[in-house]
Amino acid sequence: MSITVEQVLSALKNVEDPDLKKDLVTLNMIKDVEIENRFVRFTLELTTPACPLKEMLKNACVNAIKHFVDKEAEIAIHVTSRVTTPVNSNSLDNIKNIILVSSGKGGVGKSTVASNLAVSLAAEGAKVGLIDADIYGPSVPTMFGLRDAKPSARETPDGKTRIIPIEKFGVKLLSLGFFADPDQPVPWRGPMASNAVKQLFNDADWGELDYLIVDLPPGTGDIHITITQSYPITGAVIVTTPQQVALADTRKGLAMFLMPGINIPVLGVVENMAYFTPPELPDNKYHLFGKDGGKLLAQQFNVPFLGELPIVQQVSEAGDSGLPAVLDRTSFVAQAFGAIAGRIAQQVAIANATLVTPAV
Ligand SMILES: Nc1ncnc2c1ncn2[C@@H]1O[C@H](COP(=O)(O)OP(=O)(O)OP(=O)(O)O)[C@@H](O)[C@H]1O
Repeated sequence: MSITVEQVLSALKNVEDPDLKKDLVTLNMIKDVEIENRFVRFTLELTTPACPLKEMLKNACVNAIKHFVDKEAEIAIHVTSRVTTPVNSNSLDNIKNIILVSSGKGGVGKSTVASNLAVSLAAEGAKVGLIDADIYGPSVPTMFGLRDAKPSARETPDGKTRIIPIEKFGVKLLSLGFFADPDQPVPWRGPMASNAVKQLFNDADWGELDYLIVDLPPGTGDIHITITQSYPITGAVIVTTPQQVALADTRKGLAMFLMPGINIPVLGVVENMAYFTPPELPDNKYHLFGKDGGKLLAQQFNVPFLGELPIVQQVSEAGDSGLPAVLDRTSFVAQAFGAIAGRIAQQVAIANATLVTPAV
């Protein structure tokens, strides 16, 4: 007897998304079920192309159909994704999620994390933009090999002239650094800097984006206030090193996002420069700046710990040469960045699910 669509859906009601805590059918993640005798085909629509649970969910679907319907069933699952968005109205209509990358202290690797996060998500198939809002030292032009780039402008169908972000490694980019001489310090005064940053959001032709990553200046200043008050932010990623001096500042930076007037979800903490492993002693880890500082900070604030990144010469060389480290996809460090990018995408989906009523 042929399997029916109802049997398949009823079996898949037993598969729960561990992050969203509901079954895949209720979450409307099962689409286009087709059946021919014992051959079952359907689409599994995930909340992000960078979903770290992809294989686990596919296996759980196969097991559920074999267990509840027919152990001889042949099952083909096509995986797609539709990145979710917060329900609050978005003044930047085509941008689904704005993710801030922040640090309490300078030099901890915030721009390195923001750049590699953007390239990792784009490599998974997401539509990604990156704004470098670091007025004190915009480093995205260097990290993407675009020190001399100058974005052009064009008229869009709404009759406005808009800046065209520069596209590299699958990421659409704009940096304050594109509009200043890299060798001249720019003495930004508060309102001037805030207006310049707002132009990068409002006056650019971003097109459709799943994720717009924003590399903030270190600390808690005017730019933070402007961005958090002007745009619907999905969440903030906090970058720190395990050093006590960095952690003290990071604590303040993290607490700012949680203040009642700001109230932005903290997607988690990334611990950068967590340890050093000499190439000739690959099993040794030297915790030069202390151990587990980022992890303990995440615990203290009850926010997710997104992972640790070692100190690797390849990362700083990659940053200087304009080729983000994740481009060498087989390297250990690319895998570490990729895992962190997956966890951030996962936290975005969770943050959005707490606001959205899922379609049933
Ligand atoms: N895991 C790492 N291993 C080795 N070098 C690293 C690592 N992370 C960052 N770096 C290097 O440390 C330096 C500072 O990094 P980055 O510019 O990303 O920090 P930042 O927090 O954005 O600094 P700023 O305060 O200037 O914005 C860069 O030269 C970068 O290449």
